[in-house]
Amino acid sequence: MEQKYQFIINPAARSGKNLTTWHTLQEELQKHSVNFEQYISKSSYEITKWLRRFLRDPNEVKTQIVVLGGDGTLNIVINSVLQYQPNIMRPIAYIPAGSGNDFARAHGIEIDPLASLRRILRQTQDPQQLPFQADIGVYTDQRNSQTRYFVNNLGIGLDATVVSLTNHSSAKVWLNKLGLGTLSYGALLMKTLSQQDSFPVNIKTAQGTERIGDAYLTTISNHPYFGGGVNIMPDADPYDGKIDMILVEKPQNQRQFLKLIKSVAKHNLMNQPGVHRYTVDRLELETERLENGQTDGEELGVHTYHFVFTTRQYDFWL
Ligand SMILES: Nc1ncnc2c1ncn2[C@@H]1O[C@H](COP(=O)(O)OP(=O)(O)OP(=O)(O)O)[C@@H](O)[C@H]1O
Repeated sequence: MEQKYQFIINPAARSGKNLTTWHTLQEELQKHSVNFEQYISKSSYEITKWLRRFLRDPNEVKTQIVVLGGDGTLNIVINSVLQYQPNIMRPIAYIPAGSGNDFARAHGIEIDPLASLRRILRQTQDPQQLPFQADIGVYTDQRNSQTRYFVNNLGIGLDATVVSLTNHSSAKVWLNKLGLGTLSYGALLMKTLSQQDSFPVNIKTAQGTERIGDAYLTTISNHPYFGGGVNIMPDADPYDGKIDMILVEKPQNQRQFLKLIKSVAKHNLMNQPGVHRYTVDRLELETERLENGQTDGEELGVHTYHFVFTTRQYDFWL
């Protein structure tokens, strides 16, 4: 039977440039008489609502979902699919078209939507091809037992403050114009330095329990990249079934801060004093003070957090 495709397009991705990309892909699909439908989202909440109906439709069981957007859009789709069909593995095809594109970078996919589309059509129409399996992060809130997922990372502290600052300013638009992901822009980091406080974190792994009094940046991740291309954990493996975390204590002065930034550029942040690095099967993390949180570039809000992190595999066409 002819394969049908359902495209989910976030028009807001890449500061609103994603619809132009979609028009190019649409022409390609029409040229090759591909059986497809489009859903252009109105908000992230609407994507979840729309997917709920779509996943219940018996006529769409074999339809291939294709996501066209950034890391945030992929996050929303995976969370919705796993919320409504937790026991079914429904492979997701993903065409990266965001501003940061850390998921694509971690899996070595070039940002060329037309090339991605052609590859996905080829793969999904070849019965010999199997989807690509990658780790996604799983986190369960210990206060309400709710489980959610991330494709890149979850951060508490500095990176989340940067996400919040950029989302609430015009910075994201001009950073995109310059072709820069949020955290790759040093000036914004320097501005955040003055606003980000340090905070205590309790960590529990199979190796024991630890309390770090002055955490500054806490990022739990599947792979090396965050913030739109910053290679913060070069040794994190997105296929090892383990969860990675880096915790950086607050630098005492600007000189120390600049030294840390330099070490990121040299890919040896984890060897600096005051930097803690974990690669484990399970990690429990609790904070006591109100802090910004982010996951895959989406704000979690300002809260105290108590999460248990693990990973699971998910099937992708990339
Ligand atoms: N119509 C819409 N549909 C879906 N999401 C929308 C819409 N309008 C605004 N958004 C917002 O778009 C953001 C998701 O964008 P996404 O992360 O996919 O792109 P990006 O930020 O350009 O890329 P990246 O995360 O890779 O940097 C969410 O914050 C979501 O709230």
